[in-house]
Amino acid sequence: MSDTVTTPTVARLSTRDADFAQRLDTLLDWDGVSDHAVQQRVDSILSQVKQQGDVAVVEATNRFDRLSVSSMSELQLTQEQLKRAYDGLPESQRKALSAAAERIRRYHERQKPESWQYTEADGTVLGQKVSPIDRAGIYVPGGKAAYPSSVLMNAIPAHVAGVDEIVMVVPTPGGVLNDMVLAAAHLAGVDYVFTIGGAQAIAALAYGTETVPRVDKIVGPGNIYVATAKRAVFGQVGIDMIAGPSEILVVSDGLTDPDWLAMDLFSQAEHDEDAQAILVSWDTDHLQAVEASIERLLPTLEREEIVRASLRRRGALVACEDKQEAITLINRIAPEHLELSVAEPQDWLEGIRHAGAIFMGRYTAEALGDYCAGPNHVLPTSGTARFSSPLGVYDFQKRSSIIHCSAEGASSLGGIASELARGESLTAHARSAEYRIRR
Ligand SMILES: NC(=O)c1ccc[n+]([C@@H]2O[C@H](COP(=O)([O-])OP(=O)(O)OC[C@H]3O[C@@H](n4cnc5c(N)ncnc54)[C@H](O)[C@@H]3O)[C@@H](O)[C@H]2O)c1
Ligand SMILES: N[C@H](CO)Cc1c[nH]c[nH+]1
Ligand SMILES: [Zn+2]
Repeated sequence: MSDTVTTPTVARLSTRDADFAQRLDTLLDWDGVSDHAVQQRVDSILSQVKQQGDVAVVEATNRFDRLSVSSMSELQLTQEQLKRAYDGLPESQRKALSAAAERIRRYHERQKPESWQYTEADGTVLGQKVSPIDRAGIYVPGGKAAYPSSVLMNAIPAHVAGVDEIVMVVPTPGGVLNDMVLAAAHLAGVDYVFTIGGAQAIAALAYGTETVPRVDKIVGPGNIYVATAKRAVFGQVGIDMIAGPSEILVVSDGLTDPDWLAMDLFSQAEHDEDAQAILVSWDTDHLQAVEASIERLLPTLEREEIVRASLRRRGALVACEDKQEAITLINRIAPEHLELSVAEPQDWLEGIRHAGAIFMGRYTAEALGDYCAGPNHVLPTSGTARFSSPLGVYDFQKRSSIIHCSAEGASSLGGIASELARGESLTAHARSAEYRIRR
């Protein structure tokens, strides 16, 4: 495994290769939101929606999603439609959605922070009050696949946080509605659903239109047009993160069934051609066995072409020296999903500083986390796990500081504030503080 020959499907790398660092950088590089042509297109869509509201949203939706509607009312779903979709699902799907929703809710309930206050010796009360945002916009991707699970992952934490109104947007290319997406919106208590996507949906949520209510924050993953638009409207509204294509990093100790690992890599590669799937191990025979599994199982996949393209572009089997070097690689990559397919995953945790979600042990397939384990599947991608976290209840809340001075507290703080204010030449500040000093 020490040569750097690229097989037809997936690159083989070794940390011993002279050009390893460079090849890894190339593999990790994804900076879609800096694409100039995409930025120009997105800017134009944003300004049209800002100026023309519903008319521009309808026009862009007809163009990009191959529809021919004449008004926004045709792009809004009613609560009755959502309920009908839920009632019409086969019982097995209703049960699966409900079971996933229950697990996701239970997990996110634990994230609810407490407001707090304490009293200083001078009687001054200080604290922090946590409040939900009023209205959240959730983007549910719908271009290449429909994602009922993303409805649950976005809407449930918003509900748990106490958000008043949830506005969901989801594109329906060709006008094809996905009943599970609608049913999930019913189950998760979404207030408004619009079948719009891309930059025009982000613009509608950020600026508001005659029909789409303007929101305070937009969350949820999407393609390059969605990510670029979210970045552009940030400041006007809050956003959760700029999400890139899905990615998985698996570390194996050589004892997991190679077929399991191949399928775990495929599970993210099948999201789209830019998705990333990397396997790291110090057991080179094992890497070869996984490579054989990849070649044998690929033709059995329904999304074979997407997986092949994604593995060719951003897939790799990486031979490393040992556990320590694997941990160094993990922290360098800061993956969205990390699977620790090893005997004692708990022993690894202390060394891992950067990963969106950590899947522990051979049985914990990442796919379980995508749907129903409980934690959120909207996660930081493209190395941003270095500084950001999974979508959570905290994304739908903000904090206010509480300061309640006693007479004694105001008197002693007044002296300090006045001194500092005069140092800044802000005399009104100083005098305001001094009025409250007891003589
Ligand atoms: N991180 C997560 O939790 C998560 C979950 C599910 C999906 N994903 C990712 O989300 C992404 C979904 O992408 P998608 O494309 O399937 O759906 P999408 O909903 O993000 O994008 C579809 C929309 O893109 C717009 N669009 C497409 N081509 C355009 C063009 N040429 N010009 C202007 N606008 C255009 C259209 O308006 C269309 O409605 C994938 O990368 C997938 O990996 C991430
Ligand atoms: N792996 C995706 C990003 O974390 C989420 C997802 C939804 N459905 C299947 N997978
Ligand atoms: Zn997935």
